[in-house]
Amino acid sequence: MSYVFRYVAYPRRGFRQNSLISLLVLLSLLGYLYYTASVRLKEIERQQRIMAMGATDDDEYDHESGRIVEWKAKYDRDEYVYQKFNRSCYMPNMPPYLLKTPVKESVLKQRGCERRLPSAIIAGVRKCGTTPLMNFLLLHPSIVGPGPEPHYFDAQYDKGIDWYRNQMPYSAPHQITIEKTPTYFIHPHDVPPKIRMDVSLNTKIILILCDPVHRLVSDYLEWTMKQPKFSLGMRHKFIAETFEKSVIEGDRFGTVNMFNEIVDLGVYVKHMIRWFEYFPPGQIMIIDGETFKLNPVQELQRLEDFLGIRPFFQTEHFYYDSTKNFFCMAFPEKRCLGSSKGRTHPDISERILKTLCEYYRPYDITLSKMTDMTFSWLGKC
Ligand SMILES: Nc1ncnc2c1ncn2[C@@H]1O[C@H](COP(=O)(O)OS(=O)(=O)O)[C@@H](OP(=O)(O)O)[C@H]1O
Repeated sequence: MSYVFRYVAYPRRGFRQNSLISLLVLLSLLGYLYYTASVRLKEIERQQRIMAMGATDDDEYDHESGRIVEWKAKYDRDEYVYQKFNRSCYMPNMPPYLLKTPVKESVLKQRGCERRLPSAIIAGVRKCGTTPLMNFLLLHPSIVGPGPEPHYFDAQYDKGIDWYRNQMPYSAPHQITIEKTPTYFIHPHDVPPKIRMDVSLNTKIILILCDPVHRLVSDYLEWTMKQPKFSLGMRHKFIAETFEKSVIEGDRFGTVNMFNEIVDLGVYVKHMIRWFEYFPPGQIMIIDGETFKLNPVQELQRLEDFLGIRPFFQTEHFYYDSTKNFFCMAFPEKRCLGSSKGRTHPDISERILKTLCEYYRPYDITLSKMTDMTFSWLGKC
């Protein structure tokens, strides 16, 4: 130190003294550089070792035993809140722990929080369980998503990509963003190319399909509630005062009204062909909505694998609610979806159900062959 002081105070001292100090400064600089580089290198090696073991996050690896350990956040609520919030971009609100208030600006920066475009999109299908699927996925500490459906690619496209990005919540670098807009599914001509062009060629597409007859009844019910005065066609929709009048052509007994958009939506294969033109099979995950209803955890675990995120979901996170007749969340707090999900369906005559089932069956058989999937509703008629 005194050398440095003298060097600064009496810069014109002898040549030998100056060179000695310069050498010392240079050596300490080199030492510092060597130290930081070796620390960084060791960190990279450690991360690579952890990743090579199949772990997706640092604390999944126990350095003493050299093994992958169970994620404490799976069963410990405090650890869960720590992972979901303290390591991310939002304040831990009171239950149900929604992403409401971002942390302050300086912390956002420090944690690398940004509004990022989605890496996966739930693109359909309406009334097949897209809301429970999204809500259940959002439990995962590594997933964030917007509250309302953005409808960017089918309705808000003029607003531009920055508007779309601003609909997304903040995410930390270890998190992924998922959005859901079920109506994307029936715009297979323009939505898939727009996603590829504007978001990424690697965007993952999640589709939940269900029994098309059951879906149709659910859709009809939803529209009757939205349009109490039954009117002819909202776009190409036809919602008459009864389900039968809406889906079966009046003068030709037994003929399904295939031009009604709510009927056409259930011809999944027609729309799927287009999606497969733009996304390779490995980038599209299809979930059987009926299986999801009965065993959500199994499907959520398949999704973790597909999305490449750390395994989190387990049976204990859900319980079957016998009043609602559906699975609800049990972790970190008990929570079911609102009353608009899981409504009681009207009684429909067996004859109409059979007509519809037979109408959809050949399409579903083709879809089954195309996707190599056996859909749970296929053997129904
Ligand atoms: N766990 C759980 N809780 C509640 N509801 C569940 C669940 N799992 C699947 N479902 C089925 O999801 C149907 C609603 O589908 P969507 O969320 O895709 O509807 S929407 O398109 O967003 O309006 C909803 O349709 P309805 O029964 O007609 O209300 C349910 O059949």
